Formats: sequence, C-alpha cells, structure tokens
Amino acid sequence: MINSSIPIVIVTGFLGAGKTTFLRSLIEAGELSKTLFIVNEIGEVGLDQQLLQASGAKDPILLSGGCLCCEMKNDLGYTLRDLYLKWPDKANPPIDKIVIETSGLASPASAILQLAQDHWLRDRFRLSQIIGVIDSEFGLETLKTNELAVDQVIYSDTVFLSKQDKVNAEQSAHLTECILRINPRIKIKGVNGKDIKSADHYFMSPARTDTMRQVSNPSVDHLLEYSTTNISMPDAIPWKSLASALDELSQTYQNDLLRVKGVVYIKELITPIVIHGVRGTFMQPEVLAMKDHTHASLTLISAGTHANVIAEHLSRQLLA
Ligand SMILES: Nc1nc2c(ncn2[C@@H]2O[C@H](COP(=O)(O)OP(=O)(O)OP(=O)(O)O)[C@@H](O)[C@H]2O)c(=O)[nH]1
Repeated sequence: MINSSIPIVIVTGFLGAGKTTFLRSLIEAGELSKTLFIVNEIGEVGLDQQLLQASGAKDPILLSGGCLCCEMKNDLGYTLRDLYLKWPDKANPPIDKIVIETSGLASPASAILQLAQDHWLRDRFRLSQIIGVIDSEFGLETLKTNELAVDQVIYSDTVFLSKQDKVNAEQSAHLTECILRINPRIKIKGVNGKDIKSADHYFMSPARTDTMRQVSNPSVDHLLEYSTTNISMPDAIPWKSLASALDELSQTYQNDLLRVKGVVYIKELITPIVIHGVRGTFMQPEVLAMKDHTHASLTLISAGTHANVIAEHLSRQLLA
C-alpha cells in the first residue's frame, strides 16, 4: 500500500521555536492547499490552530491539553482512524498529506512508534519526514538545558533555523555545529519568512534514512521539569496596563518563563491580539482577524514548577 498511503510530516521543535510561523509562511505562499493539519497544544486553548486557520489552513484538527508523547499518546491514532473512516472514497482521499505540529514539549518518538507499530495505520499512512524547527536566537541555550530539545533534533531528518534575522553569521555557525554534533545526518536549512521556498523543498527531500534508528518513548515524567497554567482573560485590558505587566513579568522571570502565548482583548481594539513571549522576550503583538468571538486567555509555561506563581504575579500586576 506504500504508494497509496498518505504521507505524514511531523513538525517538531521546542517551545516558541517558530513551528507555527513556518507553516503559516508556507500556507500564505499558496503551498499546502491539500494538506490536513493536526495541531497538538500543551495548553487548553488552540491558538496555533486558530493562527493556521487565519492563514488559510482548512479545518485544522486540534489535540489540546497535553503532549502527543504522553497524556495524548493514543489520540493521534484515534484521530487518523476517524479521519480515514469518514472519507467517502478511500481510493481518492481529499488530502495529499498530513502535517502534525507537535507541542513544544513533545518528543516525536511516540508518534514515530505509533505509525510504525500499528499495522492498520501503517497500511494507510506513512511517516515521510520529521522536521525540527530551531530558534536561532535561543537554540543553543535550549539545547544545553533541555534534553527534550536534544531528542527533537535526534529524531529530525531536516532542521530549520528560524529567527535568523535575530542573529549574526557566527551565532548561526555555532548553532549549526551544535546541531550536527547531536545528529550528523540531519539536513540544515534556514528559514526566512520572506524567502519561503516551496513546501516540497522542505518536506520531500530527502526520504527518511533512519529506519534502523533506535526509537524509544520518552520517560513518562519528562514533563515534571516544566509547569503549565492557563489564565482566562475575559475582560478587555488597556494596552498600557497589559504592556507594563508583561514587561514586569519578563524582568522578574526571564529565562524561567519559557513561553507565554494567548489571545487577549485590549480596550483600544475590537479584534483580539495575539501575545507571544519566548524566554521572557515578548514579540510585537499580532491583531487576530477572527470572525467568531475568541476565548481570551494566556498560557504560561515555565521551567520548574512555578507557572502558577508567575500567573498569580501577572494577575496582580493587571489588577494594580
Ligand atoms: N523575528 C522573527 N520572529 C519569529 C520568526 N519565527 C517565529 N517568530 C516569532 O516567534 C514567536 C513564536 O513563534 P511560533 O511560530 O508561535 O512558535 P511555535 O514553535 O509554534 O510555538 P509553540 O507552539 O508554542 O511551541 C512568534 O512571536 C513569532 O512571530 C522569525 O523567523 N523571525
């Protein structure tokens, strides 16, 4: 069934590396029009799903509230089965590939094993590529301090260096050297949102060469090194208050605050804005053009166990 099976591309990479941005650039460049996206989010709110949809992806499927490699290990299999069984003409599926964007805290190992070990899935779907996205700005630090990020590189066939606009050639060369030491067979490609190439350039070369590679499930407690919390933000906030609260947060917690992401309403705008923070650095917010009312909330992910403490700090700042 190899020729008629649906190829699956896994896009992996640590928190805030730029996975969604990379996929959005491809979609906005007119690529991936027959692709089905499955998005895994550790938080409850499906921001990446909404962002992909806003860029033109058709009905992305959200697997939220945990990692594909642990709590949600079986959900991928159920989702693929469900999808396949709904196609009226199995010989002519309505899609030509599936892209799975994993959460930043997921190892791709479980998905690799599931696709290899389940014969029903194996007859209908095939893993064609694992693409790692690595943040050029924070990648070296991330690889030094997070085993999970190293795993993501080990399992990747190709890696993209995102955020190259934020580093110089020497920093890029150091990161490249580090990645090649972890996985000497990996293909490294730079990503610049403005210079995005065709999807095939990234997705279809080369074929996977790692069939003999040892794959093992990540330890079930790998998430204990991190904590995640969600703050509901039902009310619109004056932009000045929000900006100063986020500024205070980044100064207080810096590197411990691995990721802040979510959608917030501000008093000055009718549409919500998207907040992105990576390692305590907040990006310019993006206005989210959504037709429906969007549930406003922020997800905070920290190294260690104190995401709740950081969330309480933020709530106090917003009330001040
Ligand atoms: N300057 C710059 N910013 C980027 C680039 N790629 C991504 N970003 C920004 O980095 C932040 C995080 O990007 P995402 O694409 O959401 O990262 P992600 O890997 O999907 O994040 P998680 O799913 O939460 O792990 C956003 O504010 C992006 O706009 C890039 O090439 N250059």
